[in-house]
Amino acid sequence: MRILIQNGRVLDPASGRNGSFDILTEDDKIIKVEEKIDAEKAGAGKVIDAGGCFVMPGLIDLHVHLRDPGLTHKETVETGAMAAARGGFTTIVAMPNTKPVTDDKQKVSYVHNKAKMNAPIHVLQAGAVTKGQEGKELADIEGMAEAGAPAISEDGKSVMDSGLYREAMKIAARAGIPVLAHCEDINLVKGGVVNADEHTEAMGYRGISNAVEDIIAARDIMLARETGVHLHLCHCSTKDSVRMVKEAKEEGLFVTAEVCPHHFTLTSEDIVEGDTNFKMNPPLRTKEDVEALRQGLKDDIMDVISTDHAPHAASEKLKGMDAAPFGIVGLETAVPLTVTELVEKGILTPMQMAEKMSYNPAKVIGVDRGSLEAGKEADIVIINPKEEYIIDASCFASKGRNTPFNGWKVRGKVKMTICGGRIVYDDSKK
Ligand SMILES: NC(=O)N[C@@H](CC(=O)O)C(=O)O
Ligand SMILES: [Zn+2]
Ligand SMILES: [Zn+2]
Repeated sequence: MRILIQNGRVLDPASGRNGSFDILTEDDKIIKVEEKIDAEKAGAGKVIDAGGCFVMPGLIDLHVHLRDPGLTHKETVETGAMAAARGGFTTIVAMPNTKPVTDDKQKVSYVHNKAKMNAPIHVLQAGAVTKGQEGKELADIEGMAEAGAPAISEDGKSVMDSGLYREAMKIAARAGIPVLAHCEDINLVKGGVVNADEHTEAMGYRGISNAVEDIIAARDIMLARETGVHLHLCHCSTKDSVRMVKEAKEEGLFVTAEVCPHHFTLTSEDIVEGDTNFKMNPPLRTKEDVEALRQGLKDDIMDVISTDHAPHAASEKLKGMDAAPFGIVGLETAVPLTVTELVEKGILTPMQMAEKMSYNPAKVIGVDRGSLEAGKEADIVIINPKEEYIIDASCFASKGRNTPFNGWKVRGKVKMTICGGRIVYDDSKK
């Protein structure tokens, strides 16, 4: 089966193509990219008109919580993957804070096998750093890497024992996989639920200061220097995280970093009192931090936009600001928030969007994706950057509806997601 995508604006960081091109796929591969491809001569079984749309390599999300196994009332491999396809993603990396924790090769394979059977897109399972994420004993990092884990991560917490973490980094470096670092000094959190500032204090909430993140980010960069591991900082939220990543890169360290849409869109001033859809970890910070994150993305200090898709059941989120779990869903709002907040405002070029949502994340985990060149896997997303619509959480494919963006008027609609040459999401067929 051949699919021809015509008239779109191709944005392909790998080749530098940025303009009107047609793309022809056959089975699971891209076979031709040219200025004009004739549908009949090409033998196309399906012709897609992408006029007015961005055509990018399928998006890659390095930070997703699928909750499978053990927390499948929140999400499953299948529902999370469907949400990803609907959001324009063709590859996602699942975090290991499942129940039980994904900390050995059998558990990594469980998710990979389930995804191969039932998921419309590629799902890669990251392995935990320590057994049970207890921070005491290292997990079988080598074994998990052999089973195809693209990275290790203790996401949800930091490994507070620096000696143990350094050992993990050495093993990851040998195995050739990155460490995805959640930076949080738990001893400084002290029951905090939102950013520590005067706004949140006025609402009577306990705060999480920037130092909670910055101290561990600094430590992890020092350990990356010592071990040579590829350190990738997750969900950066502070201005000093951006500064430290900049300095690490200037020094030539193997450090990359990601920013989530909620962190470049909202500040703690946007928090609606009592609405736990504004509670996530790290928390929404100040205007100064948001400005630094945006500038860091613009200047290519920050490499990746990831979602930290963290679905929770409505009943759990109703427990009030103190007791509700941290986290919001993100797979189905990442594209419109990136288009509306960054591309439309001239902070990122469309090409930078393709870099940060596909090309760069592919490089972080070392997969041969994120490219629209002939011969590559036919993972493609078509986005209409001008289409305006209202975010409606009740339409999400995810089981999670916990988003502060419900009802927002946005621009940038995912029109079609193609994975391995198959149409896995078509906005015209709802
Ligand atoms: N981000 C969150 O607020 N929550 C995540 C954990 C994490 O990413 O640290 C979760 O698993 O729910
Ligand atoms: Zn985290
Ligand atoms: Zn996370």
